[in-house]
Amino acid sequence: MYQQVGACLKLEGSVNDMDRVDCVNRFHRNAVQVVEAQRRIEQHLNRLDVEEVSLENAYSRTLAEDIIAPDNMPHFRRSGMDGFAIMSSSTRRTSSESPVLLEVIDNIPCGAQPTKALSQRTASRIMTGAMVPENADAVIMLEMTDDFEEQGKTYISIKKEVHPGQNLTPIGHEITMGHCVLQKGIEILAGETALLATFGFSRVKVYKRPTIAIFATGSELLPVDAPLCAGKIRNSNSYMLAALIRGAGGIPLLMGSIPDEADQAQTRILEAFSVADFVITTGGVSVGDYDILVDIFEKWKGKVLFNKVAMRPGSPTSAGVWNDQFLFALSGNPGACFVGFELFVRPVILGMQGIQNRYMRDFTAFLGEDFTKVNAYPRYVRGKFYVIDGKVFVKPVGMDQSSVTVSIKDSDCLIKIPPGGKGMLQGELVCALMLRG
Ligand SMILES: Nc1nc2c(c(=O)[nH]1)N[C@H]1C(S)=C(S)[C@@H](COP(=O)(O)OP(=O)(O)OC[C@H]3O[C@@H](n4cnc5c(N)ncnc54)[C@H](O)[C@@H]3O)O[C@H]1N2
Ligand code: MOO
Ligand SMILES: [Mg+2]
Repeated sequence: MYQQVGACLKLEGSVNDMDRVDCVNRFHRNAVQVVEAQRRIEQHLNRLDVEEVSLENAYSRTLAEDIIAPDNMPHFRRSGMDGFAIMSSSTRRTSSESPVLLEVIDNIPCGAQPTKALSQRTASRIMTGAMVPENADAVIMLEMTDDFEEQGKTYISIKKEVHPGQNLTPIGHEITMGHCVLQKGIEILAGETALLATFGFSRVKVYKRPTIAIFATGSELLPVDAPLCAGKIRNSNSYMLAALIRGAGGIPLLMGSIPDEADQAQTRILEAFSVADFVITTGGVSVGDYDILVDIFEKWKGKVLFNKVAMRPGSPTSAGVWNDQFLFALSGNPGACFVGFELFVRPVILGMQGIQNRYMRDFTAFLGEDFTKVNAYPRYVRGKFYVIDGKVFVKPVGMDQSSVTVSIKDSDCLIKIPPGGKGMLQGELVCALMLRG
């Protein structure tokens, strides 16, 4: 299929009309800045439809409706302690020298509705979380009372004044009826789940999760369960991407690896658009003889968003759109594949689920050690942050080459080293981006 023509390749009789040699595009690609690449992606980003899920399956999903409180929370006056519900006025001017005696007329467990009205001479035994009788305005803790029996009746003595409202949670203390409890676009985690359950939402409207087809390219790639052989490696990027997609709330579709053959790759990529919301490939985007994604992008019938980004690692990262569906061609080098995902793909997965804050949070920190590698482009160095004496520091996690896999697991941020100069020195302030894991 391929003919070597000098340093370039010719693809013959291909389905995508690649019948000319085009060295210029492959070697002279126009690098766009990261923010410009993100801006171009955003122009084609569409939120997915809404679906309804059961509350137990709503964890980590994005809420697609405002939740308005249908009730007050709490919806009845609630005791905060195990004790006695009383009228606080009955304890006025009470002291250890002159305690007040109240007759216990009721016993109110949680879940019961009190029926007996109190007077200034009576009290109702009540448990934490139980409904306080209507004319009581305070609860005194069990430990603050002494009780005794007399002629078949139970009495308590109170030696201290009790204030109105003491140990009593008023109606609507947390949330008042009609108030917006949760806003559309938030992620449903534990606290949100508790509120949804409280207000009786057994099913919730959430945005659909995008399905993403992952292709690895490269004739050197072995399936994960295959034994190693000379010159070949196992396809780790597909699994790393699947894990990253899951972490961002997407559904990965592992499509396996495709050999370095542009026609076959293109056919399979186009087919994948019908089973997935968008497609990611890894590998084959640089200037090499077998970098077939470059051939595909040169002849791409859809829109090419960019085919080079001013960044390290991952400068050959490319992206296009086919009928409103993205194709992200990430680098094959694992470090570059990871960074490309974090900068360009994760925001899309989050955005499709209606999430507003979809870009990595940035923060400023002191550089913990020199980083003197000279850069033509901004460099996103895998790093870790730590705090000493209230100051935030970041440090590269170790081997940082684009081809290195082992340091990905150790990083919790990307340290942004600006281009030019002599790198940056220990103690200088740098910008870093928080990884979400
Ligand atoms: N002459 C030049 N060579 C290179 C340049 C350049 O500008 N001129 N750019 C370098 C940069 S920067 C990068 S980044 C890489 C990009 O490589 P590709 O995206 O084309 O990826 P491949 O060539 O397919 O593979 C690179 C490397 O990664 C390994 N790989 C590929 N796929 C996987 C996978 N699924 N799992 C694990 N590892 C994978 C592959 O075996 C190679 O070792 O190009 C530089 N070269
Ligand atoms: O842009 Mo590459 O990822 O530096 O090796
Ligand atoms: Mg290559």
